[in-house]
Amino acid sequence: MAASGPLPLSPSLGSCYSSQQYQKSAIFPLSFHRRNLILTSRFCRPRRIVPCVHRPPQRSCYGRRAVRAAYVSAPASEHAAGEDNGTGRSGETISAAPISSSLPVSWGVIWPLLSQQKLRIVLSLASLVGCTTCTLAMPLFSGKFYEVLIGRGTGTFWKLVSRIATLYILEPIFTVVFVINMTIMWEKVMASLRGQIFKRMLIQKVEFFDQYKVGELTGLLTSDLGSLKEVVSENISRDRGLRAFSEIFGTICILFSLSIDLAPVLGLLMMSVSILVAIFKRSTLPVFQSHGMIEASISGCATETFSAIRTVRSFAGERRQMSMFGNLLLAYENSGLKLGALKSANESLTRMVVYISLMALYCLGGSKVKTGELSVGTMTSFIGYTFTLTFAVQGAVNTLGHLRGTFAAIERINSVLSTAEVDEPLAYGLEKELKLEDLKDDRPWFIYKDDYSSKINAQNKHYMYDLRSVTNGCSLAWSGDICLEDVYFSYPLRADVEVLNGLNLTIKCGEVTALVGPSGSGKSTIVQLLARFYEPTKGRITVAGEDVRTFDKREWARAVSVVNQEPVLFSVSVGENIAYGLPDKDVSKEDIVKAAKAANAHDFIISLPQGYDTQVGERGGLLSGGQRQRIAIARSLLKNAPILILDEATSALDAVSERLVQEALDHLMKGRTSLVIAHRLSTVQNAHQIAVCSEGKIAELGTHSELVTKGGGYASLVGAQRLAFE
Ligand SMILES: Nc1ncnc2c1ncn2[C@@H]1O[C@H](COP(=O)(O)OP(=O)(O)OP(=O)(O)O)[C@@H](O)[C@H]1O
Repeated sequence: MAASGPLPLSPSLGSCYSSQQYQKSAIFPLSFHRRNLILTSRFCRPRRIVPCVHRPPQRSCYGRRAVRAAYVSAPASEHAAGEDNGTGRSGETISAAPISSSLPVSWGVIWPLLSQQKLRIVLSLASLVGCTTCTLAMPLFSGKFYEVLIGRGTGTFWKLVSRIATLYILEPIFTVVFVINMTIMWEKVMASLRGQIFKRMLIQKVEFFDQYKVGELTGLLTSDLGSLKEVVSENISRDRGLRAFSEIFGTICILFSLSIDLAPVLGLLMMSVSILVAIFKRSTLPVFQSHGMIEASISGCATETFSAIRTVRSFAGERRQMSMFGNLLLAYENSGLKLGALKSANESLTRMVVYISLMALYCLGGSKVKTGELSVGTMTSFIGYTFTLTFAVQGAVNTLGHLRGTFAAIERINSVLSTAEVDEPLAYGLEKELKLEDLKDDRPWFIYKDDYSSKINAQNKHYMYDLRSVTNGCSLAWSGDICLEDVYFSYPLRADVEVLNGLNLTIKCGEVTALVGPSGSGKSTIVQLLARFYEPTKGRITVAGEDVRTFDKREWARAVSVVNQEPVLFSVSVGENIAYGLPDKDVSKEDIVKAAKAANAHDFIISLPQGYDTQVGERGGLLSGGQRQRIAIARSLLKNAPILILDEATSALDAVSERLVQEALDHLMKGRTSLVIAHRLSTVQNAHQIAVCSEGKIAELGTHSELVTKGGGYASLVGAQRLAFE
């Protein structure tokens, strides 16, 4: 069979739909499902999924060429035992140690990003010194000003005023330079960090997405990383963050240089405030955490309600949703009140300490002024510094409080991602492509490059050359059968339940194989394995005799196209959804129209208000099921993959839509290796072969007439459907 498909691409014309265009306009539906507090504790102790190791290459007992060094993931137990996989196969032990799981947010990750901004760091620090010096010089000049007013000072009045004016001009200038540089530097660091974490999530194994809810993951990217971003954005004003700490340090130094007697009074103030801060920190930590968790639950409840609005409506569930939301609001209110009470107690305590210190200063300092030991100017400066110190200490307390929340957020991100397992055959494929590709300037390059990815590359370098087969996955798939050889499988999150038990099936090249069987027998699981969302626990899947695990997953993804019952469209235009068939290419409008015509979708698309530019809504909700299905088929036509999997692709459609979609599918199946799953047996009776799946195995295999004649499980299924029809 030729490697070319029925839909060759024509050169890009003026009007095209690109992945960049798609990225710009895509508004991904985000849902947030942190429903209760227990969920957040899951963040801290994520469930350990079955660990992954790279299994050695295997020699086939079926007499085919052995894979030299397959890139294989399998459960640790199997690897550790060093045994064959139950099929009599064994192999040389070329394996790579798992990539050490590094923390996604750590100083080791942030520092390389910061070090790209050296000039800005220097500018920020220089301007910080500048504005702090100006701020700290002000009380000193106020003291001198009073001295001059009462006729005891040295300089002239106007000279002093002009110096004070210079300070007032310089301080805001330094502040602007400081704020601008800090902001730009941190924005760049955060953009890179967020991009890296998004990428790291994207390359996790599929079970990672089974384990965590979408809302939990988006929460890490938005609110938790947002908290890290605020470390700078919320702490660059005066009396916050670095400025507060530098003012505290500078003030104490100046006070000691002004009067060694009075400085300890303010030192006492500092000590008292610090102790109070420590007590505050300890006492508010649980309240602070639970407040944050309830806030996340509120968001999760609202997201879940609105994303399932049709289900809520159809069950008249509004009252229940309102009551759930209301209970969360009450809990939020209660924790907010507790938090407020603790904050106000701390605030008053801090003020009381300041007032006590000021009183001590008035008494002690005042008496020293009276006896002539201290000048009025110095006393005035001391009062000014007391306020500077007060505000700076309070700002520092706020910053520390904020940092506490940030550390909790970082801990959440790290605990989720550092224990999760990267899908290495996917990560490797991605890195390889990015390396080959000339990343253009206009691309957000920082999202592609990170330290973790280079680790993946370095790790895999020594044996990745073996990963390549003689030819690429797609061309093999155009010409060879696909075999599931003694495949065993259990889902990682339910490792004790064996869904497939030694399943054998050959899907013939260029032919249609139908998969039927009772619900729960494992049909969709076979699809997931063929698409390599998961890997078999035992056994293997081959294409033209080659273990599919020898292809990186991006390469394999181009060989397989899946159309299922509920195709997911992105909330962009119809044209962009079809163009997603080739997500990394600029697809011409001509090709999109061609694919749409072949998928019986063109007529309805041009009748839409903006034709191919019509927005399809969230998950394609503004289109009918049949229309969504035909767009998905057009997308697959454009993708032009040699292997096609139709998982109940027409089961949700009415008779008219089904006919249109079936015609489109017939077109799509032409010349491809197709696996069709259907409950309605009438849709598969013309398949070249029908496999009956039962209890994780293929129980019967043959053509429709052979199986009916055989009088086994298939024949009774046919009989049952006939009866139901009559
Ligand atoms: N992600 C998952 N994690 C854990 N178990 C799963 C997962 N997906 C499916 N299962 C379980 O695997 C078994 C087989 O499911 P599968 O979806 O393959 O059946 P099926 O034959 O396609 O059923 P149907 O015809 O109803 O779609 C079921 O018991 C199901 O509960």
